[in-house]
Amino acid sequence: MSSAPEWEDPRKVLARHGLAPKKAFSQNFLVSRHVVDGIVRAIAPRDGERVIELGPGLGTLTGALLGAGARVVAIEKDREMIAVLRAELGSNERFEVIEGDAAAVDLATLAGGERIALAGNLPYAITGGIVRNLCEHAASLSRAVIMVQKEVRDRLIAKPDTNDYGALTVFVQARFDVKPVLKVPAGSFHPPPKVESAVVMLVPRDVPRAEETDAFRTVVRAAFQARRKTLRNALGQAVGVERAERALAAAGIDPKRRGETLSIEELAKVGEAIEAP
Ligand SMILES: C[S@@+](CC[C@H](N)C(=O)[O-])C[C@H]1O[C@@H](n2cnc3c(N)ncnc32)[C@H](O)[C@@H]1O
Repeated sequence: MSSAPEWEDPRKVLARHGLAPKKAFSQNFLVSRHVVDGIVRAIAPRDGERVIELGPGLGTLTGALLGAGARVVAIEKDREMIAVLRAELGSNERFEVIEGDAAAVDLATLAGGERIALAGNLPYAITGGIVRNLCEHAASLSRAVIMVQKEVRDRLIAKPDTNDYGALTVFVQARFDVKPVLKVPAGSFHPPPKVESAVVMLVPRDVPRAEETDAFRTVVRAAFQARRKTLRNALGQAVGVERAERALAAAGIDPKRRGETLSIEELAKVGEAIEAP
């Protein structure tokens, strides 16, 4: 990995183009070199490796990724940002920007049969859509390093039987190993958001801890929708008490346990038992 390029304060780039951050696109630009370097170190692109960047904005992280040797394909929704990116980075043949919605972009097509690296610092309002997109395309990814709200980081890395452990934890950890990378204080952005942030890295597992079948989804939703209920009651409400009792017995799970105490593998076993004829 070669070293990051010279650093220009993103506020200067904004001023040069006569722009201001737009609330409609939740534009909070990274102004901390320490954080940008931390994201690049986590991605650690090989020379010439393709990295998909979601929401590049003014191109601060993009420039650092390019400086580290990556080829960057960036997906940005705001046309004014796209114009800035083309003006600032367009002469770099390793850089390409595509107008699009990061939550809907088809990562498998972009990956073109390879496993690609991904980086993203996007509006927190669409974190759910982004994470769903990453889960659906886990097989097309080698690793993803994303900025999320601190509370979402806590949910992504949570362990069973804790307040943060929930459906999001289970669906993501079923497909990915999740590693915390950096804590990011609000002052690292311009303008500073009202929340604290964190960078996490998602590395797809060779073998998922659970297959995302309809039955698995039903069990997970039931388990966490009524966290204080016993599994017998929570699952009984979703699929009928008799079927729930039968499935829990077949999976060897005590029906008096609460859903939030189950590991991903145990939730998967219940899902399989529910599907069994
Ligand atoms: C929080 S800013 C971060 C910008 C840049 N990555 C940085 O760290 O400075 C989010 C960026 O995502 C863009 N954006 C917002 N919604 C988007 C979407 N649905 N798809 C792609 N880009 C989006 C915004 O225009 C903005 O450039």
